[in-house]
Amino acid sequence: MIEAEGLTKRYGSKVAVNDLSFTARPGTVTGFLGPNGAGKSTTMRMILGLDRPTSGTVRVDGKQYRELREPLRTVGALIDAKWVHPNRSAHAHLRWLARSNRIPVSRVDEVLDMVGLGEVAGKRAGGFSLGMSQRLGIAAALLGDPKILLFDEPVNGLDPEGIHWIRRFMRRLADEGRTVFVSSHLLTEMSLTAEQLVVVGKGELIAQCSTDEFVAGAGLTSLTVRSPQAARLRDLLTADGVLAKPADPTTPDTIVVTGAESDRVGEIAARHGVVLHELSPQRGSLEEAFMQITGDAVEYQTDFGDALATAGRDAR
Ligand SMILES: Nc1ncnc2c1ncn2[C@@H]1O[C@H](COP(=O)(O)OP(=O)(O)OP(=O)(O)O)[C@@H](O)[C@H]1O
Repeated sequence: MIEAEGLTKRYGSKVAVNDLSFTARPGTVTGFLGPNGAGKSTTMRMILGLDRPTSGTVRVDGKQYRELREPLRTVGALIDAKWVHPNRSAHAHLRWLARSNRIPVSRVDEVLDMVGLGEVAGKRAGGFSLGMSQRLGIAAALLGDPKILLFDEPVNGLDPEGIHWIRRFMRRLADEGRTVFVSSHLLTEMSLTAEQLVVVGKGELIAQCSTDEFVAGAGLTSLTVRSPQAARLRDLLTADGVLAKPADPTTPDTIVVTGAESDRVGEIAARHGVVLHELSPQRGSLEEAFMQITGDAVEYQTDFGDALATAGRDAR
């Protein structure tokens, strides 16, 4: 478990993190989401004791990092995948880390196999691709078999296969009961990876909730609805308080619905005997809407709270 309480970091007059409180729980992948400069790396550094909070606290497994006697056995982190001596082999790099942290060297082969680097264990790490370097970084994070894992933007720059591998691996670590805390500036990526979100903008907490709640509550999804009775459906939806607009004058049978779940739209259509040819969620505008919310964190905070409350009411 990671627990932050009133975490604040100032660099001179610059407030990088402001009164941030959140929890990341075991058995869950928690996404730490915010645009560049929102304070994610600063927060991760404070969790890892690399930066001292100006005020507030953050605990891993009930303790502040500096109170941990063998930190690598409690928390592992992938912060910078290229942090490795280029002429060292993967095995030698991990052996050195294991020895300096009183971890049995036998663990090195185990973690290399876990991340699929067993066959290249003797090769120079300097010649590794970014994807392989990420795997080596993850192997290092796993050396102490920690209950808590931190990943800072782990999929940045990876090819689709590498991204897929990291997603599945984080899921597996959470399924083993570990706390997995992963940062990203992309909501689309997080919506595929994390069940829970801690969303920050300008150093402040915007939301802590499930990914589904965040997407629905912020009204970020839109639906494409195609029907031979599109105009009638539009009137019915509007009468029910659902925002529905024509998609394009050239496609009169298609409307775009925002801020409502497909279940609700489908049920309204069924209730009035309206035939549907398509009812599909569109996520194209997700990033844009997310940037708007986080970019103007303070201004949008109340609106977002209201939107979430409305979504909660609708769900009941
Ligand atoms: N050592 C420092 N001195 C001064 N300002 C800093 C320092 N470290 C970070 N900041 C500032 O604090 C803010 C938060 O930075 P941080 O790197 O934590 O954000 P981030 O969400 O991780 O973004 P990114 O993904 O771009 O790293 C930024 O405005 C940054 O310029």
